[in-house]
Amino acid sequence: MKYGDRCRVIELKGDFLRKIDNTTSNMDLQIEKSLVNEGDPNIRISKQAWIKEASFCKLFFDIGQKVNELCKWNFDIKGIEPIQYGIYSDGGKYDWHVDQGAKMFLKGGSVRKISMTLFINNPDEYEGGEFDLELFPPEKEPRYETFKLKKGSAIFFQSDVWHRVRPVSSGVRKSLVAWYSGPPFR
Ligand SMILES: O=C(O)CCC(=O)C(=O)O
Ligand SMILES: [Fe+2]
Repeated sequence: MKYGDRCRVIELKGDFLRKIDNTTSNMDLQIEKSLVNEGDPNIRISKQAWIKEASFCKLFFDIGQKVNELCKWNFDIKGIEPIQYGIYSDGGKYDWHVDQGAKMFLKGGSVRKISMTLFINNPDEYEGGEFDLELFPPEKEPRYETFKLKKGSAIFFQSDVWHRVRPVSSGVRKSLVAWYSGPPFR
């Protein structure tokens, strides 16, 4: 049984946002092509880098825990994966998927419970690239809500909710993604 909303938008401010700007602009990021979904290479067209710095991940961990309480999800969250820095240029996209799945146990048997995507550049820097989250029942058309948020806004959602990034048709869309995990549901 789950309680409350399945997603929550939070605006990040001040020092946190500055730290994000510094980290993403100064770090020597190893941009790599997406390795996930090798079975269907077309599901995702983007480049990724991973931010592993403990203090950086801790900032995201703490805010995720706050959202977990605020939304009354009360998931048992024990860890956070390295933060994914995603870059979607012209034609970049990520089709419908969920971040949690039967084959997606992490080291130690944990599962993803909360996902977060943070918009780290402004919507006027790219066309397309909307983030859709399937929040509504089958009779609703469309079943999803569309988000194209300003820089510094993050959307937190339960990791079993379907979502996608629509194709970018010009410019570059940049995001940070975090996954919060804990012991399997019982
Ligand atoms: O880049 C985004 O906003 C979302 C990416 C995503 O859904 C994922 O990496 O699982
Ligand atoms: Fe995802």
